[in-house]
Amino acid sequence: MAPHPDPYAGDVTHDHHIRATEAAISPPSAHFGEDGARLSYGTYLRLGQLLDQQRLETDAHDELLFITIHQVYELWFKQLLHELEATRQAMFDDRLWWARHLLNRVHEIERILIEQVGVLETMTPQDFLQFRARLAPASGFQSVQFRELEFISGAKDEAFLRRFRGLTEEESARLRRRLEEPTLWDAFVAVLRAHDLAAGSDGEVSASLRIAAHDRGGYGDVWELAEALMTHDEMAAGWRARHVTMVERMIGTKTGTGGSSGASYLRSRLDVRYYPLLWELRSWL
Ligand code: HEM
Ligand SMILES: N[C@@H](CC(=O)c1ccccc1NC=O)C(=O)O
Repeated sequence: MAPHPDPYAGDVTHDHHIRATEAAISPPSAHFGEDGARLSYGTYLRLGQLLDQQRLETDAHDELLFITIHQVYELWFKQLLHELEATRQAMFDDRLWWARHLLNRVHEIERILIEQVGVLETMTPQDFLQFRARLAPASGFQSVQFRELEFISGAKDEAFLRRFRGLTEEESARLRRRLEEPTLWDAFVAVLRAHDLAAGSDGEVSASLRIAAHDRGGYGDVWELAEALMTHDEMAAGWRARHVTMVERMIGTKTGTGGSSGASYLRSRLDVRYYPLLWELRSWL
């Protein structure tokens, strides 16, 4: 007798095509992997826990979408932090192909983060208002991982640490650590030095960038890396712009649940750039 009865087994048929289809959808009969950790799809991915984390505050239909979207963002934020930490290390180790490879992945994830806004925009403002009041004072402003991404990318701002309300000890320790750590820009400056390009001041860095830009035969790797950082910066700017137009569509000029002026606060953040010297370079090429 087979040790595991086949749950997909149906009536016996002699039709070749149907049997071929059944074979295609039957679970593998070999015991591949079963002697290991005895994982299944659900236990490996911890779906019991994951799918139990959507707790609605109201019975508004769209609240599930709102929670799901934010949880998906936070999962991608976690992945981005993982990739950016490794990118930073790759730059310090002068493994530029690996840094570029990881940044390509970062860009693709960021593309999804921007596109995902459209899914939330299928919610109408009046449907959002059915549960919006219950969210205050919670707000995306309190996303620790979002701020970690800004800090590691290069836009460190200690003021956020003070303006955060309701941070756990662990969360504020994480943010403080990010403020102390080198940024991707620090790692890029180390790359310039490793390639014998002067990088002692902003002026020297700018001059070195021009040298790399005009000698791609000699500095192709450095130039491509600078471009990949530029794309990361541009994607972040793209997300901020997409977020604020969604906010205007949803709540107009209302103040935010986080206590800010709302869209006008967000508009004041649109000029944030991680790598201003890379943007400036364009004017001098
Ligand atoms: C109905 C949809 C949304 C509305 C109306 C909205 C509104 C706002 C507002 C008004 C702020 C300013 C802070 C405040 O006073 O609350 C804010 C900040 C923020 N939101 Fe959203 N938001 C929405 C969806 C999202 C989503 C899906 C995310 C993804 C994680 C997100 C992430 C953030 C972040 C990170 C900030 C802080 C931005 C910064 O300080 O530069 N928001 N949002
Ligand atoms: N700040 C938004 C509410 C909001 O979007 C939100 C609320 C709780 C958790 C995350 C949120 N997303 C982004 O701010 C508002 O003022 O309508």
